[in-house]
Amino acid sequence: MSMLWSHCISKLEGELPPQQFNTWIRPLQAVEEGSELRLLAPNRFVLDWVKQHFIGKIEEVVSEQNLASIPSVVLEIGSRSAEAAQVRPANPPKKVGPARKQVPNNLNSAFTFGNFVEGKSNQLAKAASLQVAQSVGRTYNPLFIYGGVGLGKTHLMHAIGNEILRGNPAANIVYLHSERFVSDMVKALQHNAINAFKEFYRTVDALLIDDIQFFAGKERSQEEFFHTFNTLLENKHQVVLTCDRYPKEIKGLEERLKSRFGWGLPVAIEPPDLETRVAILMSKAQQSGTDLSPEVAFFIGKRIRSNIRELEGALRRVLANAQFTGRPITLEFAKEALRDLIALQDRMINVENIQKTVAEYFKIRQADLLSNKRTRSLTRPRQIAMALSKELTSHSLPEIGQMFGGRDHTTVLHACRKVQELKESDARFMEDFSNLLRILSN
Ligand SMILES: Nc1ncnc2c1ncn2[C@@H]1O[C@H](COP(=O)(O)OP(=O)(O)OP(=O)(O)O)[C@@H](O)[C@H]1O
Repeated sequence: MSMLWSHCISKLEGELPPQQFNTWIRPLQAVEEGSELRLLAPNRFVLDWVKQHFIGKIEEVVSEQNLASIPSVVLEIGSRSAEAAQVRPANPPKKVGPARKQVPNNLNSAFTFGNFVEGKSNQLAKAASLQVAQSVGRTYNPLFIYGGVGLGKTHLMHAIGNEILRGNPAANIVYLHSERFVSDMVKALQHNAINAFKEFYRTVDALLIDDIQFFAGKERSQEEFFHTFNTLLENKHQVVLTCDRYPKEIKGLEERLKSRFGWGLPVAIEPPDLETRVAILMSKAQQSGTDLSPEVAFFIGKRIRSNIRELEGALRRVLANAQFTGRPITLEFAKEALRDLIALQDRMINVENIQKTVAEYFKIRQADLLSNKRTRSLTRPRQIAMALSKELTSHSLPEIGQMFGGRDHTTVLHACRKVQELKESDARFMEDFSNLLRILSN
């Protein structure tokens, strides 16, 4: 790596949130040429994003490097290996072997890009998945999709497989849950068939493994998977992985695997915002032949926030009740159909456990959230706790104020506005807020 760029990289890593750094900065390759620092982005998507969001920051870091003359930063699509290939002899032709047998795939054809509703929370994951499907093994490898339960990771994974097959019906795609990989491997060991097991996985065009957090603590499986994974990557076969957390946060997983998972593109799926939840509800209702009024969709979307699987469950319940009773789906009808589900949710999320969770997250005392102390380390968490109480419970502003040490409703309103503003302007703040939302909603 260029010395200049390696200095810039360590500076940027310290200044940007890890997800942004890993997604946008890490994939860039640098070529230093005379008075230019050329940064090669793997594709147009990354190129445009970096141009829009990070070029100013990159130039700033370059200019801080105390160089005699500051090089200009040029961004373009490319890769160093592609550049080198222009001067080196071409890759040796692939060995011609016996015709490959196509493996029957176990993809769910109902999960496609066409019925995956896009919103801010999953935009990046969807765009990256689509790119992987359209240029198999050549863009992000591995693609690592992570996020909380029921947010669409499996859906996207199958959508990738289905899309690859649409372009190349002969492709060998294998989708499986990580637990299945482990149990197949154990069976192979018991039956002295480990070589066949290895051979099978190492010849597929795309290997899609769901929920890889289940590899944690299973050393032999990790070892086997590590070799399979390397072979696939070396041969430019696609690997797609999903997980409920960021690679580095998986306890009980070997370091070398964690670091390799980060080589390609780790993309997060966040819990969807209200508009996306409503769009998903409308789309799912339409798929089952029902027109849902926006009023009802907003009601369900506001009340069911935990994840999309729960959202689907609530919708199914409303649709089934309507079919059963023959009544039209009005707001009143939806409220009645979901009454116990909503009561259960209200019992689980209340102002007190929001205060407790926020206090634990920021390592402060719960009593301090209710106190009059106004140090910065307390006011921010207090504002977040108030805003979360407004978003996640049905309490009014005055009621929330009361539960935060008898404050006025205007204080709560100010907190909600401040939090909204910081969510839009401060990436670290947004990360804290999303983490808390995820903890509280699961
Ligand atoms: N953006 C979306 N548009 C339409 N449907 C979605 C979307 N996101 C998720 N879903 C639906 O929500 C349900 C749960 O999604 P999925 O099984 O992919 O979640 P997951 O993230 O893999 O969860 P888990 O971690 O529990 O495996 C699926 O029926 C899926 O079709």
